[in-house]
Amino acid sequence: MDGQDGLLFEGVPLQTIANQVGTPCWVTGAGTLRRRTRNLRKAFTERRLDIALHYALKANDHLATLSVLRQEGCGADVVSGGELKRACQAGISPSAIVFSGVGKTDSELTLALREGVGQINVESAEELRRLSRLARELGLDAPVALRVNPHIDAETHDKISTGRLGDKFGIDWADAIALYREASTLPGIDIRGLATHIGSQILSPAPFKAAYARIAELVIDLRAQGLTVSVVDCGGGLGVRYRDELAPPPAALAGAIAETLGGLDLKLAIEPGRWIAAPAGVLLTSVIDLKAQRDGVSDFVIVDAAMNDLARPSLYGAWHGIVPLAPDLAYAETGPQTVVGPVCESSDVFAKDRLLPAVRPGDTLALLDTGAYGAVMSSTYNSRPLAAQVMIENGQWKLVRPRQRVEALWADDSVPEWLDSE
Ligand SMILES: Cc1ncc(COP(=O)(O)O)c(C=O)c1O
Ligand SMILES: N[C@@H](CCCC[NH3+])C(=O)O
Repeated sequence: MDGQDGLLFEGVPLQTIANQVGTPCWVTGAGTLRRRTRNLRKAFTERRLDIALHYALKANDHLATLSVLRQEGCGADVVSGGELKRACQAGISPSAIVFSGVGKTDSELTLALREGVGQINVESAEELRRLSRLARELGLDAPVALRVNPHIDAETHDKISTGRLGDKFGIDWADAIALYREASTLPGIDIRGLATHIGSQILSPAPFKAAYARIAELVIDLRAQGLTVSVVDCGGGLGVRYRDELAPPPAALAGAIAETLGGLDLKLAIEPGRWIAAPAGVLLTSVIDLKAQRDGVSDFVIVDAAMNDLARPSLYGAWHGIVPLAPDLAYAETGPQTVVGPVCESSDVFAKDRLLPAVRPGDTLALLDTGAYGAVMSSTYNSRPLAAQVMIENGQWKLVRPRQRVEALWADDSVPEWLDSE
């Protein structure tokens, strides 16, 4: 907060952006993206670990975000042909791209082979054999790591856990050695190593360590059988503090990797998404109305952003800080309030029974830490156009995506001619 400017983000008064661009509006701080990427890298160099950073595009795939991360020396982790093309469009070298994902189609695998991606993380025996056939048809060798499901509970939200028995991701670790041996004999397959990713928003180093210890065991066993293992991709998942969580620092992740895989002479990589991007973004929204309730039920603050913009609270019950931009609001005797969007779903709630200052219609609020899994998960439900996006850096700001025009929502619809007659 700074005098009459209200809330500043990287030196820019957010109210200026809200006034000029309108709301809802996503704001991404390039300086924050840079600082966090550097801090992450430093944690590994301090442990004398040489590690490649493959930023997970799914967290925030805007070309401006990707350009910042490319400048910071990141490669990319992608999970679809669309993400692969986006990463290339942002100038990330294909050789620094890892293609993960539980269901890659023939055309996506072919695209990855033709573009010359650095690594394809294969998630099943069937995919491995399909990839072998496709690579042979193209006369190419596919650089492959096997993504292993280590059956480790990441102790995070059920819906973002990926490394337990019963989760759809990866190759059962008990099958990994046999499949690795098969991969080493398959034409068109250049098997290089292993990958794992046990979930997202992980708040303790223990599950990381348990998963990497299991991968280290596999590396040792594979090598004992005369197989070459040169690469381990440790995935993403490092959690952040949204409310009062004790999120582990990057040093804890670096420690878990150093203690398990550090001495095995491997090329190591990680795929962070949330840790880099979440605190680098806010969603600006304006209060439309206040609606009083009786019998001790919290009054409603109705805002112009909704679950179609930021899905995390409605999907996972996620908590995001909410801060009014105006500097002069008092924490009056209003009591807790419930902040909701206008979408016609009872789950369209950003915060229930939250203690907030006495906001008024027209006031702007910032929803904090929405830089990861925010804009990328937006939809146009209720015919609500996608929100505008702004990037800021060093006190300057720029509109990097205009608010979608409402006509664009139906521009690709067509009406069958038999309905046109009347
Ligand atoms: C394969 C893979 N790598 C990396 C990530 C990024 O995870 P996070 O944003 O939690 O770092 C994900 C998403 O969970 C993923 O599925
Ligand atoms: N969308 C989730 C994260 C999923 C991670 C993808 N593997 C979230 O918002 O927390």
